[in-house]
Amino acid sequence: MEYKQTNDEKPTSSKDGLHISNRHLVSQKEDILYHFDLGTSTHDFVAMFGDIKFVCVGGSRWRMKAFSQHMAEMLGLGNATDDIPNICEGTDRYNMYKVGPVLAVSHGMGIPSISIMLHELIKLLYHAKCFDVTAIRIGTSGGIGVEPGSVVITRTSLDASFKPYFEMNVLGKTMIHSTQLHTCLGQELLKCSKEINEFPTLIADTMCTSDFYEGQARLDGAFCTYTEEEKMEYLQSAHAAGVRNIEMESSVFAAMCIRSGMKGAVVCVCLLDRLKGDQITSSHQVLNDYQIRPQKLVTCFIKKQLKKALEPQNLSNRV
Ligand SMILES: O=P(O)(O)O[C@@H]1C[C@H](O)[C@@H](CO)O1
Ligand SMILES: O=c1cc[nH]c(=O)[nH]1
Repeated sequence: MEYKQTNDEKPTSSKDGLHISNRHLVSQKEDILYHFDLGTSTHDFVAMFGDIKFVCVGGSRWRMKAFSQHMAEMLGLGNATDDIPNICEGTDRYNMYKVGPVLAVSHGMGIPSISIMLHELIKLLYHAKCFDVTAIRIGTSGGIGVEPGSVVITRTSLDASFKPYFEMNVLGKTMIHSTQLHTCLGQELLKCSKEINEFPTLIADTMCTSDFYEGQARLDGAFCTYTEEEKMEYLQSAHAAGVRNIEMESSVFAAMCIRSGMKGAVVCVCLLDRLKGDQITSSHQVLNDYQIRPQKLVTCFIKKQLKKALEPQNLSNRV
């Protein structure tokens, strides 16, 4: 098995923080972002996306639309009931909404789905000549030893063996990439939560798995090869390793933020405490209220950042 660290990567092109590392791409005449139904010959990326400073991603299309509507209202750019067009309407793979400098994109479930989306998103931002971009995943998760409804800001994404990196097979070889999220960004988000003061929020490690059932030690999948005692022992050892929630995308998200030079954060609400059960039994209303929490936190953060950028002493700096 051969390992390759991310640090060996030399960006082929850099735009003040956002970079790609692919010498083949820079010599390509046209770039088609197939899963977004967007292309550099058919769309003016600089005009469409050149002002993007924040990218927020989450699994569900519905959540990302609701988030962009909420963002429009909070930034004074519209009402929460306004219909915001889906930029990727030519495909049913992902949905994308733009509100001022904020882009909201859905990514589906699991590492392969978000990974494809992130490749195309990073290229989109690169072609649009965006710089100083912050990317935040707003998601749901299963908590470990935390109250349902708590929000976890990920310090580091750990794999199912509690290792702090993302392993990927490329040309038959294992590549490993760091999965540490941006520390200052995490702290800023925690500050926003204290200001909002409506729900418990903590910074902790998140375990990223490739399955919701057996991969997360559930007893209620179609198949299960372990006992309840073994399940509890595994979850307790995750807790002892610093894990406070489990989801399915943070590892590759963290790795690709680092590789592209974007500041990255993962903010997930816990729908249940996995030490107490496996099934998600809360009502739709309660689950909706939970899902909105990461959105509230991130909206507060973005508002604050935009306000800060307009202060006289910062006006000469780029946002
Ligand atoms: O962004 P979401 O809330 O979809 O992320 C978590 C992880 C999986 O994709 C999914 C499983 O229910 O929820
Ligand atoms: O338990 C859960 C809940 C949401 N998402 C997950 O990946 N796991």
